[in-house]
Amino acid sequence: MDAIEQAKRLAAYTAVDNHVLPEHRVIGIGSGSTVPYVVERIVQQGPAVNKGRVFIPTGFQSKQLIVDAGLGLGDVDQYPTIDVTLDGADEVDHQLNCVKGGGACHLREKVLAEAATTFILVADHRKNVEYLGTNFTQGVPIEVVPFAYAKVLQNLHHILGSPKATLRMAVKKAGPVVSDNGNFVIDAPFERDMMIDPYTIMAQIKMLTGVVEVGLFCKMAKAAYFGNADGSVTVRWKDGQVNQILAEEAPGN
Ligand SMILES: O=C[C@H](O)[C@H](O)[C@H](O)COP(=O)(O)O
Repeated sequence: MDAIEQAKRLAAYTAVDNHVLPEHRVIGIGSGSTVPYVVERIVQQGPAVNKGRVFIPTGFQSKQLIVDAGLGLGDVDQYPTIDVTLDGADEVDHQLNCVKGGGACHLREKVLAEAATTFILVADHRKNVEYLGTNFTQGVPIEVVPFAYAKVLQNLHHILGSPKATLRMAVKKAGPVVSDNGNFVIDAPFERDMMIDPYTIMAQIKMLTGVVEVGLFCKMAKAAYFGNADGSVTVRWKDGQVNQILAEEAPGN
């Protein structure tokens, strides 16, 4: 396993050990390449504790993960209150604002984050940044209804100050990426001075007609776990506290 995969696994295992408690019955499972390690660790909690638990996916990928792991599947319309949701992030700032939607899953992810009593982020050290847009430069993911995309793009270019905003194109399909909800995704990069205050830009984008959801999650998480290259884990908390878990104390090392 390469170093980045190890860092993702470390973050996921540590977060599960600290936040997925035996009494939790309804658990939200996010999307991306870090979340499989979340599911792996939950499965390691054993069949007795997982019996009767319901797992809520944020999209096609996490639904497959839940089903393949033999865990109980539910949906957020049956369970609008979730004990804990764990999810990846494209980038997280020091105030626990984050960019999500690199995999076009941010609409369902935000619903599950809001539904959760506790929302936890898991990522490798590259995502731990002072300001959003530092390493993840492709821009803020914005899910839009297909027929409105050109108008939303125009507004982003000329009104909201993102002249390089583009429609996300598929790689192994002709045409645009289509989300699990049948919508398109725009990636809108903003200058540093705007990303310093992500809530304001999120609110402005959300006001554009045709926008379904914005991949900026502002202060929603209780904690963010970052796996480091040296085997340690950095934990950032909502109240600004930062803990270091040493490599010898971290699970899976
Ligand atoms: O739409 C995708 C999600 O927001 C992912 O959680 C995010 O892109 C992070 O994914 P990864 O863990 O693969 O970096």
